Amino acid sequence: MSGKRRLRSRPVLTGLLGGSFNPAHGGHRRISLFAIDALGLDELWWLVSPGNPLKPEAGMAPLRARLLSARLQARLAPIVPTAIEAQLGTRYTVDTLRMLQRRYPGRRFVWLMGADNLAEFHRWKDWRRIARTMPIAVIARPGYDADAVASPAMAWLRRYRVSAASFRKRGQWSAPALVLLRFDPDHRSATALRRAHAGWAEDILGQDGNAPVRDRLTFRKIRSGEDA
Ligand SMILES: Nc1ncnc2c1ncn2[C@@H]1O[C@H](COP(=O)(O)OP(=O)(O)OP(=O)(O)O)[C@@H](O)[C@H]1O
Ligand SMILES: O=C(O)c1ccc[n+]([C@@H]2O[C@H](COP(=O)([O-])O)[C@@H](O)[C@H]2O)c1
Repeated sequence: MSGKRRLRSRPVLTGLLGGSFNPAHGGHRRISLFAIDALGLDELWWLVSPGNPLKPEAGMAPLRARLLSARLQARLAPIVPTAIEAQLGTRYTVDTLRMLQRRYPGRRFVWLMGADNLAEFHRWKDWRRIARTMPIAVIARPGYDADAVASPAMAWLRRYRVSAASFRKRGQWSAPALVLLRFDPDHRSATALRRAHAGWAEDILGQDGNAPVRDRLTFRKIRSGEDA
């Protein structure tokens, strides 16, 4: 065993941010960096979903384009974009998390989501089981925080609330545990980005594959995430 390995006194603490990433944007990057710092995570995986069970397929770009956009947004950060649900053959978060825990017994996971998802969490398959599987951290999001606090899932989850500072100090928590992360709100969204650049997926696939690049400017804007 190397000296470096012997120094690690606790399991790798890994955050999981699931999402459509249709496309990934600067808001994803920013909330991820914030969560890594606030929770003391070693790294953060982005799980680019094959298809959110509650979202229509219409308007959803191919997984490859969404994964590419995630790779661009994650550059030079301790963020690992993955299409692991497509590999595992899972679509529901409860199934994904169970399989990840089985596959990576040396890690401790934390599920991350924006306040918009907490507001809808009671509609997810086996949401209480998800909460019993690993701690959950919710990131404030402009326009959704009030709905999240008043949501049916929050009525059950609030008794398990812990502060970010305690979570960070202890390094890990048994589930259920809920951390609410408040910070300078980020208004960016994939919806706004799609409205501004309807052809983003073709552009990004054109950069990656054989197809000609239709509009490099649009691609650069997506890359920077500065415009939405
Ligand atoms: N600006 C933001 N502030 C806080 N959380 C965010 C923000 N943008 C995305 N998230 C969270 O990141 C995860 C993945 O988000 P997603 O890929 O659906 O992006 P989105 O901007 O919410 O997309 P859309 O506008 O298409 O619904 C979700 O948990 C979502 O709540
Ligand atoms: O498991 C469910 O029932 C479920 C229902 C809705 C959303 N999710 C997950 O929530 C994550 C965020 O999705 P989205 O589309 O809001 O970015 C993503 O990983 C989805 O697979 C999961």
